[in-house]
Amino acid sequence: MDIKIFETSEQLDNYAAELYVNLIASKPNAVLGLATGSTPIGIYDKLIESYQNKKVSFRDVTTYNLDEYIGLTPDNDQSYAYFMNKQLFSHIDIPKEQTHLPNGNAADVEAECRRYDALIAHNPADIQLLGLGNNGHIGFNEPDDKLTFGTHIVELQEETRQANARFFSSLDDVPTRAVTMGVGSIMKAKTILLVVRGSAKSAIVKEALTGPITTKVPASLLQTHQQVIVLLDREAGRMLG
Ligand SMILES: N[C@@H]1[C@@H](O)[C@H](O)[C@@H](COP(=O)(O)O)O[C@@H]1O
Repeated sequence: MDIKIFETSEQLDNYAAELYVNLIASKPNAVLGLATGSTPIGIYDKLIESYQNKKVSFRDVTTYNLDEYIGLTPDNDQSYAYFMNKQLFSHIDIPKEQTHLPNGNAADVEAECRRYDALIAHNPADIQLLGLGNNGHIGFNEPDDKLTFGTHIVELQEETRQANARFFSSLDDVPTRAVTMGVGSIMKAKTILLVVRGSAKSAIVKEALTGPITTKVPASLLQTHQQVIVLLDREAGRMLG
């Protein structure tokens, strides 16, 4: 694992954006695995800036997002589809049909999971961006006795719903289920870019990166991947040696 700790969040964002700009310069049709949550927003802002400054074009890029809530339509402002359009896609030149998210509003969500898996099996990500849940989840792969390989339906843990309630008008509005890429699909990416900010996550960062590999901390499985880059701000990295 290549762990980098930055003095400021902006330095982290610049570093991450440069990684993407360099990747796309060498491979214009790169496949990007993308994430939601507050963590990637600064990186997306820098990518938009790079696009506006003509340093990068996303014309031939394909993207696959990690997850989506079940039961929200894409035009619901709490859906991850809406989030991605607002925070990134609508500001860059990526054709809409090259952006993918699981459809959490499909009539048959199980079939949707299989459809999404088939898509990502043929298009493994060159780089998969990941945030980290407070409980160590990646995507929506929650801590459990066992983890699932492919795209599947998850019951969100109360802790996760509470953590994400800040984006909704009330806790009751937070969906109880989601569709997420499985840990196996995530691990197929050539490079994984784990980004974590803030002191509230410093203990789980330490556990995930240096503790035992366990399904109780899904992010700990990243220790078995051969190409992981971890970007932390000073607060998130404060408990590391
Ligand atoms: N499904 C998402 C994850 O992909 C994300 O990494 C996590 C952390 O979010 P934040 O970056 O807002 O702390 O939240 C959600 O649960």
